[in-house]
Amino acid sequence: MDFEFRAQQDQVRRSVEDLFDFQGRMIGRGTYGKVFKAKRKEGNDSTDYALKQIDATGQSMSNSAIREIALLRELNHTNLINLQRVFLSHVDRRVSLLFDFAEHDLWHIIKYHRAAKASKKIVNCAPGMIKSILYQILAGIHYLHANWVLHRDLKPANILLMGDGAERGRVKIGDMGFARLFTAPLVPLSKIDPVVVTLWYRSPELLLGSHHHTKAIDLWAIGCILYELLTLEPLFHCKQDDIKASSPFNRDALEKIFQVLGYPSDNDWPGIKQMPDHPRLSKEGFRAIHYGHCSIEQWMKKVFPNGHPSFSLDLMKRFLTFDPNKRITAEQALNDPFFKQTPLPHHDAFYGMEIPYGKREFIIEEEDQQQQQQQQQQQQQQPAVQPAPLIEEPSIQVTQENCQAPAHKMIVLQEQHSHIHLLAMQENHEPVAKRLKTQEPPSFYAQKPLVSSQMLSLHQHLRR
Ligand SMILES: Nc1ncnc2c1ncn2[C@@H]1O[C@H](COP(=O)(O)OP(=O)(O)OP(=O)(O)O)[C@@H](O)[C@H]1O
Repeated sequence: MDFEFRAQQDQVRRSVEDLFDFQGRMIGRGTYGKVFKAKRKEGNDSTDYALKQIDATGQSMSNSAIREIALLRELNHTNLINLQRVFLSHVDRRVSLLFDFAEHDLWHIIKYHRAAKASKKIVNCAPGMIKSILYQILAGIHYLHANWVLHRDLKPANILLMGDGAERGRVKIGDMGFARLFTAPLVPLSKIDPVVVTLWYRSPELLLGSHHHTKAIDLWAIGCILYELLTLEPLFHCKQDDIKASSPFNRDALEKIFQVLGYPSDNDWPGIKQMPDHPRLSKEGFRAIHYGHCSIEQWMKKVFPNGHPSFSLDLMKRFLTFDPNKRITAEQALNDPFFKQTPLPHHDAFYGMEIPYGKREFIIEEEDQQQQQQQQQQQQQQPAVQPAPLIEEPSIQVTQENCQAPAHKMIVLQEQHSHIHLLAMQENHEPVAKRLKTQEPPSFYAQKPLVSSQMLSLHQHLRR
């Protein structure tokens, strides 16, 4: 197709801007583009859509974007977010993907419950909610895997949940940007794209540089997500600063995994020695003996001394199995007895109960940029301390004694996709602080400068 013909076609076709109202309604930003809440400009359709705009300036569109489009158009399952339409603009080399809109996602839901827990607020949820979410994630992933597709970027922000409406409480797996067909032979993904799976959800074989990426990496991530839903804390919380490093080996992430699961024996994972970065384990000082007392049983006993109704230790162990060949498959997990016990999983994960979570908020772009810069600066300033797992994080009072910030100022808000480090502010001249998750003592944050644009976000957050 020559360029002129393309340009003519573009003029005939109506652009996404002609058809949809979405300017100033940004609700999220990912690696490949921005996501907007969109509405049709004409006709009676009052449905909300999510419009993902991928900036494809440059010589050619990114491979990831092409993969996302090609795959999403083929896939069709009730637990995968539905791609309604694709707009290509050859004029500004922009690709716009129109998806069904999902009001909630697990990142926001976890954030909500973490804040509620910190302020000792009681939130009533259906007893089967986590089980239903897990079941539906597995159903979506089973469909993907049955069609020889890996997701590769499962994390709470990518697990969407439908709000009130026809599909209320339905899980929709989103962000297929990384997904690819995995027919053999595989090009080692670590060679073509260093950012494979967000660090906290990254499986040990990926961290050890495996060249054979299998469906098992998604099942590991699902185990991590399940734990986070149950405890509101990421299981393998570690620093994310070298996420774009060229080597997939990450000492912190592996350390965290061994601290929770123990060090894998040759019997646990016979193939570990074949992992490309296996020699680095001993070079970096990892020794099995250091983790002799660690196991998932011990870990979970500490977390839930009295058990948990939405938790099956056996299933968790099978998601978090070191050896990818022995790890449970999505199909096996769906058939686990856990899902046959009451409460039974339901397609409405809210079981008809009122949805306590707020609606998506629009992001003010300029402010967002400032926040990102601030986050980067703060990340660089953070000392390399491995934080202890904060399972039962108490709400703390920051007073003049333990806080060096002026009393009338909020101390800091650092908010990322996966963290809320500290919220502390002064309301009505009373020192009020909410410690949702911190890596450092309050005094550390108290020394950070105040950024006015963050105030707005904090107020918005606290109002939710
Ligand atoms: N269909 C949708 N409906 C409503 N919100 C959505 C939808 N898809 C994505 N979002 C929101 O937009 C945010 C950005 O999504 P996107 O998929 O672009 O990136 P991400 O998954 O957060 O990050 P990355 O692409 O870097 O992994 C998501 O976190 C989610 O909150």
